[in-house]
Amino acid sequence: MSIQYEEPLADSYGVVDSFPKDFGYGVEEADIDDNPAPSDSKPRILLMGLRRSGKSSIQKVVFHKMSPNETLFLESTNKIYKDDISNSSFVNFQIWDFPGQVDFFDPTFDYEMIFRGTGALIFVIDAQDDYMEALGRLHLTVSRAYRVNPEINFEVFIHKVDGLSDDHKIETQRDIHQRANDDLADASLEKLHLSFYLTSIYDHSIFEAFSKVVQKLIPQLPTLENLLNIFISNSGIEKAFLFDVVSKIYIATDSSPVDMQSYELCCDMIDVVIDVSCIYGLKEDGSGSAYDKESMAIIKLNNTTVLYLKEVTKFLALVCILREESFERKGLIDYNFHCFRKAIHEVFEVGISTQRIGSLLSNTPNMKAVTHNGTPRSPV
Ligand SMILES: Nc1nc2c(ncn2[C@@H]2O[C@H](COP(=O)(O)OP(=O)(O)OP(=O)(O)O)[C@@H](O)[C@H]2O)c(=O)[nH]1
Repeated sequence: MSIQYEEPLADSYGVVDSFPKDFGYGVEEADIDDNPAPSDSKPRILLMGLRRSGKSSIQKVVFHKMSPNETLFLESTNKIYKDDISNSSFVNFQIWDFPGQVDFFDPTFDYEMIFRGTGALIFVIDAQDDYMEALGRLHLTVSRAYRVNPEINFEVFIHKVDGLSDDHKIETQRDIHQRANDDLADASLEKLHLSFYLTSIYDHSIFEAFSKVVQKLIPQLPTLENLLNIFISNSGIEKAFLFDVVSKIYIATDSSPVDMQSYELCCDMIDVVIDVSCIYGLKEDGSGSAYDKESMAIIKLNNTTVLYLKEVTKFLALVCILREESFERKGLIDYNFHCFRKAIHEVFEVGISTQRIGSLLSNTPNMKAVTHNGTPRSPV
């Protein structure tokens, strides 16, 4: 495996054990009152579930770089914690981590106000425990939330599956799916759709599941997918992910199916790039940025696959998987990437003034097109 890396190397080896302070989401966790301020207008993701099901661990591992083993020492949450995840107009939401024992009948808990501004409700079920009580709680929670706001995306994380065998995982998922939907049918709530994910903080499944939850909250998703499709088909690339570098959730990918292995490879590449950059790329006094406009990396694997990472915005990176022979046309890929990057920046601006979205879609970037055998064809 060879790594080409274009970050300037620091003249001495400053050891940095993780991201520099300015790289990452502010660990600004605010205690909030039960009633949110009306100005809280960002899409909200609620993390709910029984005590010790793993809610805080998920939030810490995905958004605050906590290592899974450290979550063993997390204390039980006894208030609602609000965590602002904002780095761009695409990844911009709040996560509210609820204590396990939320009481809907407590008059000081204004659940109507909370559910009204909610984009997604993640209900975490501990798959290593008896889940009957959790299923009852799931039903109570989603049926209440649905009555207040039917637009919420209901996501069920069947969590801690690292402790289960493959057969047991499938069987647990089938059983939980069946029981939860039966309960909804009994309450005439067939229209309430639950999505199920098997997750664990000990592998990439939690990042993949969170990626899918977040993508549903990005209104520009079809535009991003469209741009990725155009980019890969004109550049001979097999798969491309648009990553949020800090959390390693992918906010969009092209429309070919995602296989877990490719996703893991791309996540690992981001880790390598950021780690190398943190150790060798920062100045002696720790100043500088671990990820900036110059950030790019090429990793050639021993199976003729190439991984190619390039900066798109301050927090987003494009990570592509392609064959060695396609990489011979690197000039073309770079030109197309330049167009893609420009388009993403335009979509960003459009995110601020949404009216321009329509005109942008009809004004797709003029990438140089090439067939897979390398013959140029008319531009798109
Ligand atoms: N095996 C395994 N353990 C996990 C996983 N996720 C969390 N845990 C463990 O579950 C325990 C409880 O995790 P927390 O994140 O504190 O649970 P919580 O739902 O926030 O708990 P409350 O704050 O009491 O509501 C911790 O010891 C974690 O290490 C996982 O994916 N697999």
